This record gives sequence, structure tokens and C-alpha cells, in this order.
Amino acid sequence: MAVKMIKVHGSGNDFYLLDQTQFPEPLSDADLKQLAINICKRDGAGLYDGADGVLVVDKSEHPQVLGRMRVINADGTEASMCGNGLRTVARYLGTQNSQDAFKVQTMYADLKVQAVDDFAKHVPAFSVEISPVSFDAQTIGMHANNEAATIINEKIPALSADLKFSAVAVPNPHLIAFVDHETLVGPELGRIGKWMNDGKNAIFPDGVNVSFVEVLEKNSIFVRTFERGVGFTNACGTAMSASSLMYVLLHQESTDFNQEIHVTNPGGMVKTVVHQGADEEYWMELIGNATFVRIVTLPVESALTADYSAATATETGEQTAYENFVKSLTTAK
Ligand SMILES: N[C@@H](CCC[C@H](N)C(=O)O)C(=O)O
Repeated sequence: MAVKMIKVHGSGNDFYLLDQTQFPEPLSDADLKQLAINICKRDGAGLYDGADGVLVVDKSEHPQVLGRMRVINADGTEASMCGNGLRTVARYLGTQNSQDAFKVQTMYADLKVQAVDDFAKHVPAFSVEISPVSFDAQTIGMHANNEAATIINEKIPALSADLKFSAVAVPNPHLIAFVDHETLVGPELGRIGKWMNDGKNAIFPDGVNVSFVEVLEKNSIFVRTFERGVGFTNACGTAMSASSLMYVLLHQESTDFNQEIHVTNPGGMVKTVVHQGADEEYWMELIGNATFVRIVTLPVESALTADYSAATATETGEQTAYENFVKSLTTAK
């Protein structure tokens, strides 16, 4: 049996999108895990250029929901949410069903998605809802500062003598520190990210996505992320949304809710808007590219045994358009 997948990305955070409805029977969770571990490997060991994860698309029985997204990280673990991935799944389901605005089922919530104006020619874009938000240590899976119930802009001495962190689930767990430029590009993010995702540490036993954020100017931030289950990534959509939330909450003297925030990352840029709902709950809009790079086909058995000799690929041409878009951002500065 052949499997068809689309290589997609949002801000260079790249995935294989796998529609389970193409099979008479969906792949088992064990097979999905093995597939992700195999095909996502980098440096020529995986399928083409590898990936940060696999986005599994399936049917949803929920009302007004066009499909369900599951996120399998490159190491085979499952994540509760993926912001960059959700935009590409939204594009996929929207095209299939000829709809522009609908909901997608994710692990903890049915999230609103909507097609928006292209970022540039052949750079289609989507806006997706990021929620629910929680600062609760138990929800985040955090055991820090003598079992503190929340950590918002506070030092965690076990992690760093200098940096202040905020821990937030959106709903996947994030640890965020606002830093200067030197720290942003320095080794500290890798040290903390690797350590907090080693599966042995007592602070985040289930791992956490760690981001360093530099404020560039009003409503403009740069976010660099070490992702749980992946490592350094070009961009993490939920991290950029969580960082935008912390930016608004911690910089109330100069910004506020409902304002557009420009978020740059090593792979490109997105826009975010932080909202506070009627019941005081926070939610974010994440707006960015949803690029389809190539269509890949190979026998399922080959994917499960990491044999890519029979794989075929058709390029869409969108990657060149995306790279030109990113170049134009640098030239515009
Ligand atoms: N890249 C994603 C987040 C993927 C999940 C993360 N690695 C986790 O385990 O929580 C995004 O764009 O949000």
C-alpha cells in the first residue's frame, strides 16, 4: 500500500502531513510513532530533508469541524498542539472542502481557523486560534521553586542565576524568558532546552518547549525556540503565541491586548494578536504562511522500515516563493 504525504511548513517549521483517510484502516499509534521517528531524521537519514514532525489528519465527528489534527514530534512523542502545523492542516482541509473559515479538532479543543490574504505571491496564509491558556504548574507539568503553583517572570535558581522565566500551557507547555540579543544567540537556550527535555530532570519530567525572546521595538519581538521532541527549530507557532501573550502581560505600559504583534524567528515571520475573552481567559490569533513544499509518495512498508529507495516527489514551486518572501523581509529592513 502506498502512502501519500505533503511536505509542509509554517515559518520553516516543517512537517509531513499525512491524511489517514487515504487508508482503508488508519495506521496504528505504534506505526505512526515509528513512521515519524524514521522519516523526520535529518542529515540525509530520513525521508528527503527530514522534518520536525508528522501532522496526522483524520475525520472528526464534532459539529462544524472539518477534520482532526494530531501532532507527532520527530522523536515519536505526541504533542497536544502545533500552531505552525495547524495553519497547513487548515489549508489542506479548507481546499478539500472549499471552505475558508471553520474549526479543526485538536487534542484539547476545536480551534477556529481562517484563510487570510496571501503574505506574498504563492505564499498562502492562515490565521489560527491558539487556546486554551493555563499558568497552572500541574497543567504545565512543572515542579519548580518548591512546587510553586505558577511561575510568571520569576527566577528559577535551579535553571539560571540571572534569567526570569514564565511558564504557560497553550495548551502544550512553554517556558519563556525575555533576554538581550547576546543571550538570544548564545549557548544558554541549548543548555536549558536540552536539559529540560532529557526525560530525567525533576523540573519538567515530561519536557517543555523553551523560548528566548528579544523585544525589538513596540509590538515587535524575535523568538528562538528549543522544542520538546525536536530540538532547535526554525519556528514554533505555539511558542510565538505564548511569547506574545507574555509580551503583552509583562509590557502593559507600552502595549495592550488586540494589537498586532510582528514576530520574527529564524525561519521567517508571523503576526499574532493576543485577546482576553469575556470570562477573562486569554487566547491568541497566530497568522502566518501555510506552505506546501512537495508531494511525496512511497510504500507504507518502506516508510516503516526506513527504506526510501521507492519514494517519489513532486515539487509544488511554493518553496521558492517562500524563500523570496523571506529575502524581501531582510531587504526591507
Ligand atoms: N512546532 C509546534 C509545536 C510542536 C509541539 C511541541 N514540540 C511539543 O511537544 O509541545 C508549533 O508550531 O506550535
